[in-house]
Amino acid sequence: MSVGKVLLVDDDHEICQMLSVLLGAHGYETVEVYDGHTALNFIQHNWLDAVLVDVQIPNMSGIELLKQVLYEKPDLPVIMMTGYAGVADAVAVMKAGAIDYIVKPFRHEHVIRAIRCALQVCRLGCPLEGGLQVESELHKRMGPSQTISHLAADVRRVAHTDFTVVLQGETGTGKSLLAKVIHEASPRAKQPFVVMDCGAIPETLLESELFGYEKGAFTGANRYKAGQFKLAQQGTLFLDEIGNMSLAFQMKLLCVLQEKTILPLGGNKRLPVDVRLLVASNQDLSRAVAEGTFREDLYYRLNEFSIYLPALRGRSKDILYLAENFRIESNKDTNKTVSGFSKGAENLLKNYSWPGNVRQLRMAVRRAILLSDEVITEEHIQLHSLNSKKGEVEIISLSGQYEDFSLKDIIRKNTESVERKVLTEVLELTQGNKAKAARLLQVDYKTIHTKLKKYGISHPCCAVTENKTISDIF
Ligand SMILES: Nc1ncnc2c1ncn2[C@@H]1O[C@H](COP(=O)(O)OP(=O)(O)OP(=O)(O)O)[C@@H](O)[C@H]1O
Repeated sequence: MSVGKVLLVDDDHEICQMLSVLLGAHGYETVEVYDGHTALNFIQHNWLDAVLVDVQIPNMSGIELLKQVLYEKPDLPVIMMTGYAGVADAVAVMKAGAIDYIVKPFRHEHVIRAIRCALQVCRLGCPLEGGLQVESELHKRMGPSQTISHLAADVRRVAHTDFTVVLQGETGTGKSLLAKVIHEASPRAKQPFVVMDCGAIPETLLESELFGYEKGAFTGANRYKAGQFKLAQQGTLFLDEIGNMSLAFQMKLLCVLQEKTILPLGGNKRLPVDVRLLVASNQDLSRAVAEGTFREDLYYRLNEFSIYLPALRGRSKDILYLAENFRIESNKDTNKTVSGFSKGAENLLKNYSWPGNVRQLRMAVRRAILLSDEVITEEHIQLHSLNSKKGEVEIISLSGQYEDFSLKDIIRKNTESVERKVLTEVLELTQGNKAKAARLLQVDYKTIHTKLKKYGISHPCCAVTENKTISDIF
């Protein structure tokens, strides 16, 4: 993980390269640009920790760029580079709002000191355990928008505590990713981070998975097996899809949380556990409590702090930022050199409702990379079965949200081929997680299972869970 991301702006390519090598050696990530307009565009659409700008750059002066940056991003520290002959510039740049300046030719230690100080000044007020700068890290991973800054403020507030946190938000908004960031920013950062998807594990296996089992606990248990609580000892346990647990199992979890001990299956001695718990759900847990499917006492025990992850729709800056990241990632994965998005494609991405959120955006960009050779245009972005096209089911127009329509409605309105298409798409969205797919379509697990079998639909990830025997899972 880099210690900070710095934009270098100078039309002298050699200086940029030298700075990249120098800063890279001190753990910084750098991006080089050679003129004012490109720099401004980059700053508007990306998260950065600092900018290093020469006073003389093509198509606008360094000071003009500085002023624009201060207007757009007042908290972003800008360090100016001036020549010997232009020491008078130094006074001007400081007056204009630069956080520091360095004079060319510069000594390496001066550059590093200036960057370090700039970052410290701007990060003051948010010191974190574990060395992770939450705000910077979240912007880097989730996008440059104000919404992410608010999210970072919540994470900063709770990360250093041992509070249990409930992460709620639509599917694919990044709840798992956020759980990892909370762990990384906590005093437990160097201890294990263990993830358990309660939606992917059959209820009958939950107990042994979470609490472990003793040798001889059941046929085939020929050795002791530690559960996820034990594996997360002194670290963090992230329980995804907590709303999926039966009421009976919720009671067992409540006991563990109250007593801070676990009882492995077949064991007769409770073992102490020291684990920080994070849980996630894409259902509204308070509604589940009202409906009687989630225990109220467990809800209050878990809900020491809650964070709501915003949906992707409407966050146009984040959409384009993430799409760009996924373009770079997919280019690498496929050995392609697709250079960017056309204006039309950008508009399509910004205006789509993204019911599957970041997960869906990532898949759409990956597909587009496969279909495109130079630039991604609207034609390459396939939102087909989730979008309304002539003759196809208008899933989005039904409500704009996956959760709000049921498979029954779709069946009534459409043919079997549409049903097949919807199932394939939802299974892809949930990365083969059938329990999640069932919830999204508001049908029970058995129905999904039967339908998938009927249409012969499978997903690579399904095969893994499907073919698992008890001993595989253990
Ligand atoms: N900020 C992000 N950057 C890169 N990929 C992301 C980001 N957020 C989400 N993803 C992608 O979307 C997928 C879903 O993310 P994640 O599992 O964190 O979401 P979630 O809210 O927990 O979803 P669910 O409720 O369906 O479990 C991930 O596999 C990842 O590929």
